[in-house]
Amino acid sequence: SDLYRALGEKQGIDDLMASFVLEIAADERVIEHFENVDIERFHRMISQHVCELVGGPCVYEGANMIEVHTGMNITRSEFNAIVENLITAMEQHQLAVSTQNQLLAILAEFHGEIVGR
Ligand code: HEM
Repeated sequence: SDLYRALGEKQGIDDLMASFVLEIAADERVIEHFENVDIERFHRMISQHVCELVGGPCVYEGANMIEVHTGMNITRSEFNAIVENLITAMEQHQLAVSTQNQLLAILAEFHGEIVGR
């Protein structure tokens, strides 16, 4: 897809998600949720998921979004903090604003599967 190409394909997405993970790890608003997380797996899974969601050739092999986030009691403001972390990462990678907005729109749809569970 055009969005997959605009993100730099598999390598671009892996690199973008690495920056995203670093932003999360430095964010005291959300870090408590990630204290016992296998960050290497999280990076691999989020990259694979994004690659599939944007129309790339990947197949997401991770857990269902509702199941994995249930019991975390993720708030709207924590969700928004994660979105901010992604925007920061996308800015670092100098992605066009239209590309950023397309990815944000796709991820925003997961709000209901993640917040308040
Ligand atoms: C658009 C929003 C989000 C997406 C697309 C997303 C996606 C994912 C994916 C793909 C995984 C990996 C699942 C696996 O390992 O099989 C995951 C795990 C996780 N997510 Fe999210 N997530 C989102 C928002 C959030 C938010 C807002 C938080 C907390 C503030 C959060 C906390 C976690 C944690 C802690 C894990 C690791 C669970 C574990 O390994 O035990 N996520 N998420």
